[in-house]
Amino acid sequence: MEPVPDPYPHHGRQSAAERSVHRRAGAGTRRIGGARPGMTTIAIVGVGLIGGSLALCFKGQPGMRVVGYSPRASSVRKYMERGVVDHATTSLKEAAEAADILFLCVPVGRLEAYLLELGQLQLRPGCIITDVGSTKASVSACAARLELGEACFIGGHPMAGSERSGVEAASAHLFENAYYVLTPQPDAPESAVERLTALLRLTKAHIVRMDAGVHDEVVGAISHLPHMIAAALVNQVRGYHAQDPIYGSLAAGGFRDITRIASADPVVWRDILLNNKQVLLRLLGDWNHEVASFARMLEQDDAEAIEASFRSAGEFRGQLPERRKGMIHSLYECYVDVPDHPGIIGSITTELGKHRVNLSNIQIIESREDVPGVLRLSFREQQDLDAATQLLESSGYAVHF
Ligand SMILES: NC(=O)c1ccc[n+]([C@@H]2O[C@H](COP(=O)([O-])OP(=O)(O)OC[C@H]3O[C@@H](n4cnc5c(N)ncnc54)[C@H](O)[C@@H]3O)[C@@H](O)[C@H]2O)c1
Ligand SMILES: O=C(O)C(=O)C[C@]1(C(=O)O)C=C[C@@H](O)C=C1
Repeated sequence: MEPVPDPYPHHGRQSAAERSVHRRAGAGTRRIGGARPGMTTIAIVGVGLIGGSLALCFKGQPGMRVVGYSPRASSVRKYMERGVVDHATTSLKEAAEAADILFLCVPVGRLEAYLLELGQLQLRPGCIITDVGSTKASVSACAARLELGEACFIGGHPMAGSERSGVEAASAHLFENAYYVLTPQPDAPESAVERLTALLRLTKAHIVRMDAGVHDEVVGAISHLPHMIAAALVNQVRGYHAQDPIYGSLAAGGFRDITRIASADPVVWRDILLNNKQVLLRLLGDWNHEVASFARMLEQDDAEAIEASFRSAGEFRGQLPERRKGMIHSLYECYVDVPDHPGIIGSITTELGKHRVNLSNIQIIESREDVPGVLRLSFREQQDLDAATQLLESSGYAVHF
């Protein structure tokens, strides 16, 4: 794999300025940030979207203390200001040596370097190192080669996320009802897997175990391939748009729905794709067949085959389990046709509010002058969606799902 530049070239080594911020923050060694004996210390390396969301699930739980690490003093300050962690430090040694459970939440291309560095530290006996990387085979193989003493590594991957990144996007609800995959090596102590599973229950995710290689195959198809397709599609349209901006103006619900994930963090996705290269090259070969088959159907004016293709896709998609959770994506959604006149959003939200229906998001997905529009309404609870549907239909609106 090609080496990629490290935007954090000095991690593990601190500048004088960073050390001084660290001292000002009042950190010591091991007993850090107000830790008391008997407390479980959770260290989070890389408090971004996923690390920050985990921190929010654990912070404030009885007997738990969450410590965030970043090599950047400005990030450490931000973690504290936002209140996502109990304590933050620019010293990996300090965070890691105090940890009972340590989460590596950095881009996949940085995981192995951190594992190697952790292998050099005096970790607590029984310390569990885990990660959240979107690929599992390489990090598991790296951990298997390491001598971690009385600590152990258990790979992990929450199947939840967002196109947003950074601690600003973190949410305690991110993992609710999502799958959270663990990929323990066969020699991982069962008691450690159980301890980690018990902790992860606080995320309200469904914890499942899987072989790391199988994980990379499956997640390659349902996550990594779609991200490549979304980015390629946006770039294709971007090329047309450069010739004629009408492309961007007309891009509506369909384009936005399929391309949301093209806005995902470039560094995170660069690392994921390069790390799962062999699997993805195979999947792209299969994708080329799918695309070629559409071209063939069009060339041959094969109406029946086109219809069949959409029918089978719709049937399979319809069978996919619905994920019920909160915050970043509310899955209880409906679409409402609305006339184009001022104040329509206000009157809908007022009506829902009057009946105590909790709306979590409202989005105009079609808005052209003098043309009826479509609103997408999102709710966190099925009962809110049901109540909203009833109210809106009784007020004469057409509601679709
Ligand atoms: N984004 C998703 O939807 C998603 C979902 C599941 C798992 N993941 C995995 O989670 C991990 C983190 O992704 P994210 O979406 O939270 O990204 P993010 O950019 O929101 O967070 C990454 C964090 O790591 C920090 N960081 C980057 N390089 C670092 C380094 N060398 N040393 C220390 N800190 C460093 C960043 O400052 C940031 O705080 C990745 O491995 C990704 O594959 C992402
Ligand atoms: O919902 C999204 O935005 C995501 O991209 C989440 C998603 C996915 O592809 O489903 C992205 C990366 C992961 O490692 C796990 C989940």
